[in-house]
Amino acid sequence: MTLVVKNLSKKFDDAVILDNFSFKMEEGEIVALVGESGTGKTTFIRILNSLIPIDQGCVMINDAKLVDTDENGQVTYTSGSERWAYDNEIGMVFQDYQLFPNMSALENLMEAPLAQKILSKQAIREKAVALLEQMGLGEKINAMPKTLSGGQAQRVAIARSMMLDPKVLCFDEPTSALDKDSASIVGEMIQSIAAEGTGIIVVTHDINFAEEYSTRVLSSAEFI
Ligand SMILES: Nc1ncnc2c1ncn2[C@@H]1O[C@H](COP(=O)(O)OP(=O)(O)OP(=O)(O)O)[C@@H](O)[C@H]1O
Repeated sequence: MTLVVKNLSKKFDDAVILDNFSFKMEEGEIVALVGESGTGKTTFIRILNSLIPIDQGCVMINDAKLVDTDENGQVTYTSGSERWAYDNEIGMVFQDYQLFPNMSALENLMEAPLAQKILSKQAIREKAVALLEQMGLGEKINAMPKTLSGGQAQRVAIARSMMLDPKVLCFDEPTSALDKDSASIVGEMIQSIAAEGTGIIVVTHDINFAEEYSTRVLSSAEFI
């Protein structure tokens, strides 16, 4: 797996967030994305997850392109099977977890794979249960999100992001709401996901966490 970002540019009104930024990540890497508040760290991973449109550049995972720009500066987002391939290769764990509040932990994991209609409901359920157990949440399979602690909700969100076996996984401040022990558990989880071959980008303010768990540190100062 290789994630390639070429000549990426993004402005919000007149504020330049990314200016001709290029980046590459291979499988198994854990890239800690650090930098001052407001320098575009979250924007960058939201762009990779097609939640924010770009002004210019190219983003691809292996041969699957999300977006490219021609020599006239025309930006084109892919569609159809190529876009489907890209979208399936990437996932994101949000800072506030964004669990569906009216669904149990198990239902949260099953929702996206069910919509894809590739695996049977039984196979999806088995995978979801196995992931929740792997995350130490065997007791919480039927728990509703509001009854979970911050660390438990975070682990449900991580398990949910792994249901589609992404090759690239982005985390937005995964430890900001956690105590030191829960943060260590998340750090070790991230390392074991990377050990399976997934490339990981972690936006974090926590320099100790970055040094302890990442394989490479990227500063948002390099965006412009
Ligand atoms: N949808 C948007 N429309 C306009 N401006 C935006 C939008 N999203 C982000 N911004 C601005 O872009 C800049 C970068 O925001 P972003 O959240 O990516 O920074 P960050 O480095 O992740 O910050 P923090 O460390 O505080 O989370 C900020 O000035 C922010 O206000």
